[in-house]
Amino acid sequence: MSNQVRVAIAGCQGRMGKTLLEVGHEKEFVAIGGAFERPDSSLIGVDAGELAGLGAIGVPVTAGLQGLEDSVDVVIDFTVPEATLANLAWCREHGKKLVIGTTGFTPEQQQQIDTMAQDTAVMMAPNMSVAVNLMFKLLEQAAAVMSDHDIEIVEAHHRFKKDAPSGTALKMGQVIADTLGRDLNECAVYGREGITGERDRNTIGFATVRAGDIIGEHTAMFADIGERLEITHKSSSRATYANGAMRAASWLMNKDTGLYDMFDVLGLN
Ligand SMILES: NC(=O)C1=CN([C@@H]2O[C@H](COP(=O)(O)OP(=O)(O)OC[C@H]3O[C@@H](n4cnc5c(N)ncnc54)[C@H](OP(=O)(O)O)[C@@H]3O)[C@@H](O)[C@H]2O)C=CC1
Ligand SMILES: O=C(O)C1=N[C@H](C(=O)O)C[C@H](O)C1
Repeated sequence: MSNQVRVAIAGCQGRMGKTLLEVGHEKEFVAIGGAFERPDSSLIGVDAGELAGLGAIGVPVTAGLQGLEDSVDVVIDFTVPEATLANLAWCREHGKKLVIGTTGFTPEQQQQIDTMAQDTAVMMAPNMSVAVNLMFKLLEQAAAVMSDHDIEIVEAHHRFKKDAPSGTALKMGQVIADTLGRDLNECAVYGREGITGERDRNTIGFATVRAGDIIGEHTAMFADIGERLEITHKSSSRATYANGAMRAASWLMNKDTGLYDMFDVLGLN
């Protein structure tokens, strides 16, 4: 029996979709079993390898997941929340697993994912870079020691990004709030304007930059009078996210049901 995981790439013409095709094609433990786009895409029928600049790989872009039942084990989804939910419903119906990289879900949409993951295995993470997940651990340590510091999270991304703050920034805030025993819904401040008054020491501030082609930058600042600590991650390639997604797809092969994150995949729990 092959040790390869057969993946289908959702949104294969997107920024992450093309990177996933490139990275998946390079990995011996991965076989690209499918690649799909919206049904009205002009790319339906085009070879997915040609789309990603790899040359032909014999995998045509399809109008959704229908027809891929026999050629795929795991669907990898970096699209938009509505498409992710539809793909998860298909995975549940057909006994397939799902890697979710998409961000920007509402609490209600997250609840639907939690429910559907009771019937199939799902790995969901707002950032699949190994270094970013290590950063989440460093933030736990920093927050535990600097609990009375002013805590601010700053993120910067390309002009095309649809959601703000980024899923990674929100997770950074969640990790810090959990460590401090605060409720992020109550202590988060999303941007400031006008006569705001002095800073409330218990808040966690978020600031968002959208500009040009920035792939992804995140900083958590722990500031006091006289010094501040900044923990920063900067992405210079989307391949780091795709590497994490492929690792997660392979890891999911040993799971039947449940919702997992990158800490589970990396053994950081
Ligand atoms: N977890 C992580 O490590 C990372 C997460 N992300 C997240 O991934 C998501 C995608 O980012 P990015 O690649 O930059 O976005 P893009 O807009 O470049 O790509 C999204 C793709 O999904 C397609 N799509 C939308 N709806 C459907 C559908 N119903 N069926 C099939 N395809 C569909 C889009 O097509 P169309 O253009 O026609 O709408 C597009 O090609 C975002 O939420 C982003 O935050 C990004 C990087 C890393
Ligand atoms: O949209 C992006 O590009 C990215 N989105 C993710 C997020 O919202 O955190 C991860 C990464 O920062 C790139």
